[in-house]
Amino acid sequence: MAIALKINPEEMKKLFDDDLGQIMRMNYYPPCPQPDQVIGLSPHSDSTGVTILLQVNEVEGLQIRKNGRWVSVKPLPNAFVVNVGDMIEIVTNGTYRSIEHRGVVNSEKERISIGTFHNMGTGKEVGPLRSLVERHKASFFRSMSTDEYFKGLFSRELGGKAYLDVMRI
Ligand SMILES: O=C(O)CCC(=O)C(=O)O
Ligand SMILES: [Fe+2]
Repeated sequence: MAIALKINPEEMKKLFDDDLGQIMRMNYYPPCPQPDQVIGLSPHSDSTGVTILLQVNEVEGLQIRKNGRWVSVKPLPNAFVVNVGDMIEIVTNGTYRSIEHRGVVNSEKERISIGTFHNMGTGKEVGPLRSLVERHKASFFRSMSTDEYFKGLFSRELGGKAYLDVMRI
């Protein structure tokens, strides 16, 4: 990403260095004969940096919002889905957009997914990279400590990409 953005990779690397907070979540969606009547995983964007997701038993259920429509991400055997999270949108000053997505349940089959979320560790600052602010001549997001960022996040309900609007200037 740093190379594509033509910035010094060190600038990005030092945010996501060895002490990054890595979280793993396993999601289990039991089957439901009326899938449209239940909530699987509410629409959200991952608040983290990059997410690596495995659709374990290759049952469809992950959907992304594209041009206002929900589009299914079909599981590919032995393949990961890589999602851009809010931290990357903020750090890149809006160049890489985080993706809104949700998990829906299947009428017949159970579904299992495992996500690995790569965060900036504690003691870092979540905010647009200085080189990109200079290039864009504007900072589109405010900056705050990772602690403050997560405190704000966990005091809210999961709701689309709404937390990014809190960060937006
Ligand atoms: O079950 C899925 O495919 C999506 C999981 C997800 O979005 C998450 O755990 O944040
Ligand atoms: Fe997610």
